[in-house]
Amino acid sequence: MIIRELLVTPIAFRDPPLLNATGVHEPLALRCVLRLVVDGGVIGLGECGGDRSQLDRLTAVAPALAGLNVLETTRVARAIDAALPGESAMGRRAAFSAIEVACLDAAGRLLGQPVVSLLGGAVRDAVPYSAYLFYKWAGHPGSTPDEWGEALDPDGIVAQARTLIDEYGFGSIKLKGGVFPPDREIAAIRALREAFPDHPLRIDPNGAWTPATGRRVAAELDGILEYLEDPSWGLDALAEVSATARMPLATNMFVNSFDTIAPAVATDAVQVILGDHHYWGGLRLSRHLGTVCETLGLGLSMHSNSHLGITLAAMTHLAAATPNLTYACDTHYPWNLADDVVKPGVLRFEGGAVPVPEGPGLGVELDPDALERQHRLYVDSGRQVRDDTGYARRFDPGYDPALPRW
Ligand SMILES: O=C([O-])[C@@H](O)[C@@H](O)[C@H](O)[C@@H](O)C(=O)[O-]
Ligand SMILES: [Mg+2]
Repeated sequence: MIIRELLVTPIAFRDPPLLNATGVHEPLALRCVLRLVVDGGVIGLGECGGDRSQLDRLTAVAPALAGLNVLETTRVARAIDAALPGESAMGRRAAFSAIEVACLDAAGRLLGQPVVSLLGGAVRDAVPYSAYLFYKWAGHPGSTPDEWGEALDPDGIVAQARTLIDEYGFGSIKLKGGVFPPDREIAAIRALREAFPDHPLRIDPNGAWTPATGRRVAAELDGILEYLEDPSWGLDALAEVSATARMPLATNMFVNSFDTIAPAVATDAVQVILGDHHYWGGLRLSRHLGTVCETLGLGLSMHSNSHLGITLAAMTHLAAATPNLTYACDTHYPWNLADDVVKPGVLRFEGGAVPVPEGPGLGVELDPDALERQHRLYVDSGRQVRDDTGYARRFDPGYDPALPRW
């Protein structure tokens, strides 16, 4: 159970031109893959964001992990805190979150148990995910159009939903909004409702609307959305929207740590929290978030960012172990799976849900050739940080990401 070494490999993988409130996804997304080498050669896997700051944190803490027990994650957290003096609480949590997943993967492999069992056991055999729709260009400028095609209007969004639902069987739909004036996005949601009468729908403009606009959109989409995610910027603004909205409000932006829950509850700003083990301190604390939400009468869903299979496996084990995670989870995986670094076969969608991997640990195996290929891509790209705004400005120099915009 004793950690010998942490290997951190930055990787890049292809990403389509997905639009959001602050710009456009660049042609390559970045992640870090962690390999935690434990006595006897067992390796625990982890995956997390690949920005330079996270890579630096992981590199800084790696030597402090040697000699610790993978099951004693509180001691691992303390070692990380000590190795990152001056780092923000959020930064320390981000480092711990990634390493904790690798610890639990290694522990599961050593014990012959799936990670879900280390989290208390599965309450579901498969975890439902939603079709995560994005406005998008036909392809990256200067490249041939990608296989997804353009989605800049309601017809394009409905076609994209159809593609994702036909391929993966998703039973609910999320639209990334905050890209176009709200009436255009309301029209897209209405078109989705007509095309998919039984699919729960959500929209997430990432705080792009003023509270007045948020109230108006909420009123117009009353009876159509299962929840409205981060319509406005900050908890006070969300509380203003929430005061008149009839559907639940959800957030991953403004409640993203345990100390931000109380202020949100005090003002009834949101009724659903989207957890994310990368930000909330790993899988065990994210499982605790479920208990806190249950206690406070809050709904619980799951946030995602561009990611590959190690993250999908971790999300699936966590969601399977969380009884009150009753909304379909977000995932970007269909956009990025072609460049995955895990061996194919284990992770699959059946009726929009990912069956919980059965093997020990996370249940996925690293493909060393794929890891090397994606690491090369990272090195050759020279990229170090995600910059959606900078990329948007290459094609529209006046692009202004200031929010709220409408
Ligand atoms: O991938 C994106 O563009 C999303 O906007 C992502 O960055 C968000 O963090 C996320 O999906 C969300 O729900 O806010
Ligand atoms: Mg969101």
